[in-house]
Amino acid sequence: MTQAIEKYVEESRKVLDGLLQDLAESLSLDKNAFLQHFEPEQSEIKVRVNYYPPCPRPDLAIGLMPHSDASGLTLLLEFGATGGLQVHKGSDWVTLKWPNDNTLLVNIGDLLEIMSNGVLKSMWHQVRTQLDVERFSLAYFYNPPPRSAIGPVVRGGSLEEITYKKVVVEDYVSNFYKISPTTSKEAIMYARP
Ligand SMILES: O=C(O)CCC(=O)C(=O)O
Ligand SMILES: [Fe+2]
Repeated sequence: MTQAIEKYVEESRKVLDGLLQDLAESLSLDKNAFLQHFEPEQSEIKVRVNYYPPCPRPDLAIGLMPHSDASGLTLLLEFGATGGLQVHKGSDWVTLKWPNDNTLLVNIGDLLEIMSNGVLKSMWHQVRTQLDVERFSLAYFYNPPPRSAIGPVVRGGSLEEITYKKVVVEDYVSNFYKISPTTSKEAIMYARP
């Protein structure tokens, strides 16, 4: 089990590093503009297994409260069953359909929203419980080193208006958990000038 998780962490990291490069390029930034903050030896990876047991009253019990992730990127895998994960779109909660157990879902986290100066938005999401349905998910949180400072990555004037300021990753994360749960993306206000 430990070996399988270690292998998963290692392989997933390559996928996420590639995605960080693609995202930077899609914003006309240097391809390593985000990735350079995720130092291989010190960047932080946390893996959490979520278990949602069947629930006789899904109308009364939530699986995971609405939140954004205090991460750079989050890689999600679900197994056992589909359904449950909802994203907030407009004023509605939309249930995500996972095509199959081999599908990976990538979430933008608050730290990447800050680094992209708000161009990439972290997702507000929640997990509903389901009647007679047992579900597991694996959430992989990929962060820059806890003691590093991150802020908007500005290159060649492509991101002109600075909306966010520099924050130390571990300070951001500790404030995030101190004020959670919140009813909106309040934690990210910590990174507003
Ligand atoms: O269970 C899921 O699909 C999502 C889990 C999640 O949002 C989290 O662990 O932060
Ligand atoms: Fe999440």
